[in-house]
Amino acid sequence: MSQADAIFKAMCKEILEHGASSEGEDVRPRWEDGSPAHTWKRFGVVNRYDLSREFPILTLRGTNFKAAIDEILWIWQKKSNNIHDLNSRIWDSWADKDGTIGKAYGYQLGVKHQYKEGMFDQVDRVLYDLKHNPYSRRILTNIYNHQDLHAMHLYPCAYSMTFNVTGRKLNGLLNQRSNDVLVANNWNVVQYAVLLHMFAQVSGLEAGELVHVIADAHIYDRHVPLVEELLGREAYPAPRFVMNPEVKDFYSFTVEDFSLEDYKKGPQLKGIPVAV
Ligand SMILES: Nc1nc(=O)c2c([nH]1)NC[C@@H]1CN(c3ccc(C(=O)N[C@@H](CCC(=O)O)C(=O)O)cc3)CN21
Ligand SMILES: O=c1ccn([C@H]2C[C@H](O)[C@@H](COP(=O)(O)O)O2)c(=O)[nH]1
Repeated sequence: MSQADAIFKAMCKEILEHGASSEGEDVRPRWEDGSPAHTWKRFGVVNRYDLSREFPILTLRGTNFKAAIDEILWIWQKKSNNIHDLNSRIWDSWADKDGTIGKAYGYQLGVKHQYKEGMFDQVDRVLYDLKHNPYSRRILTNIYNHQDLHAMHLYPCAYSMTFNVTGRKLNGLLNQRSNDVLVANNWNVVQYAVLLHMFAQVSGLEAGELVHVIADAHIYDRHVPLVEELLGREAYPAPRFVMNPEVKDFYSFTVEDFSLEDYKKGPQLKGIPVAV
């Protein structure tokens, strides 16, 4: 069983056995038929993945590795908020007629700020600090910008990433306020694991630990039978993660620079409903 499977199973059991239901409360998200999308949730979940040991992808069912990388590059490298720059349909329900999701995610990472050394956006500031001052304890991004929340179609969920170097290893701490455990938990973990690998390689470091801090880790009511099915499944060893070692500039990575070897996984769950 991969490290990611073990963590995922333990978290789901914890939510289903000891979580709280939102039934009877006023909730925002809706199912396609208009009914409220209630959840079982656990507050304050912390998961640690040792990336130097193995790549944290689920084998109970497949996570779409390429689509997840495409979205993380859309946010962190293209710094785009327009679904026309994205190769999947996962943001379609939140886009306006021009295809934008408002001043969220990529938009925030592209905003330039004044620092002592000049103007940088948050991504370039991280790359600069990892190069010039890797032992700094001030290397982090934060896209939960209250000034612009009114102009975001969905408030950022994974909103802050802290980078911290120990020896030659680059560790990361992802802060997430809300996580749809079935649809996007492993999706987000895979994305930030790949991001950490990319930042490590272009900074002459190795990927260390990814710590995922989730405020509200929830399973939607209509996902409960699907999660129960996953909990009963067999898991496999983690695949091998391969990244093109030639790429030394963060902005040169493409989805084709990444692959997984021997990714053995359970069958895909068909038609998982996504609450909007
Ligand atoms: N309720 C909810 N859950 C989410 O996870 C979520 C939102 N809303 N709103 C915005 C984004 C969109 N996200 C999504 C939405 C769908 C998939 C999804 O269906 N993933 C499929 C593969 C998709 C593909 O192949 O194109 C998967 O199997 O992982 C992933 C992330 C994450 N976010
Ligand atoms: O990267 C993402 C983006 C979104 N989500 C999930 C978490 C929630 O289920 C919804 C957002 O609804 P809120 O009411 O704004 O919390 O989207 C995710 O897990 N990962």
